[in-house]
Amino acid sequence: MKGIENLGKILGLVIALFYFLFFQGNETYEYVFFVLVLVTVGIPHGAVDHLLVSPHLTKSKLISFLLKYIGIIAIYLIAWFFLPQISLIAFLIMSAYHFGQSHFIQSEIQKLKKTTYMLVGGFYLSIILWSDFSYTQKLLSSLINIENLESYGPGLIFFTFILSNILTAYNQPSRASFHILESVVLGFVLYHLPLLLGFIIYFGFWHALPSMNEEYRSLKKFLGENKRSNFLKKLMPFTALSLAGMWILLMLFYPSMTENELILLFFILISLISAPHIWFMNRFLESKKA
Ligand SMILES: CC1=C(/C=C/C(C)=C/C=C/C(C)=C/C=C/C=C(C)/C=C/C=C(C)/C=C/C2=C(C)CCCC2(C)C)C(C)(C)CCC1
Repeated sequence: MKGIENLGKILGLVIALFYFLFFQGNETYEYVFFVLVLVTVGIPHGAVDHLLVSPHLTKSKLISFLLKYIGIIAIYLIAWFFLPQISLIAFLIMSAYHFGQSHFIQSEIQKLKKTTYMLVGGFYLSIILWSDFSYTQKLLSSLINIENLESYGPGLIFFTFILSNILTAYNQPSRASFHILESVVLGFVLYHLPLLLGFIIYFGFWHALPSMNEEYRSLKKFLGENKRSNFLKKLMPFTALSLAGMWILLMLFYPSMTENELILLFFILISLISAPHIWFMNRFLESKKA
């Protein structure tokens, strides 16, 4: 299944190439791929979190898992309500760690592991957010004014690029040139894409698909004869539930919010399901390496 990961990355680059060649400035192209990648890999990659705890969950273990999962969502929701700016910063820090971690799913980092994850994820996230800074600023305007952060972008990108590559090279000398090449090529592509398209290509093909591939690999022996179709079936219930929940909430707020506010609300909803997912995924990935 390593092939599917590479295929996904090639597909991501092809979507970007088509944007540069034929669809520059076309918002429909951007939204269509945003929704497609989100629905097919983005959301589903979190939908088997319960099976990562244990592939054969008893009823009581499932209930305890659900209580923890929904409990984390509820606490984070309250935090968004009362401390929105701190919740945003927490979301960015968690995301940087989580994205960085997925670059090392199949390899081990020995020295300064968490710092390496943070710097790798921080590099890609800062490229995405600063590449189209005025739009990022607009989307966040109902929450926070980030106008005076614009000038920090180039420094942050440079700093995270250099340090993440030094740490990666120190930990994995044989893969150093691959990581440098990947960060230069992918960084260049993401920097030139509009915000939402850059985000979804990175999120879908460099994060969600490799994570899902790892989930499949570890659940494979419990999936019976038709492994792939059984895996897809297992992804369905919580994917459908999450999509339906987000859709209903967005539709409820649709009449009273602007387009940018709805996009921000969408990211807040994503942050809510991502918080427990990051926690469970971290336990799953790190316990495999221990
Ligand atoms: C199991 C379960 C479930 C499901 C789950 C799921 C399905 C999950 C998923 C998960 C996921 C799916 C995750 C994700 C993650 C993501 C992330 C981590 C992201 C990040 C992002 C960011 C960071 C952003 C940023 C930005 C932009 C881009 C623009 C605007 C501005 C801002 C800054 C916001 C439920 C709940 C039903 C129930 C219980 C159990």
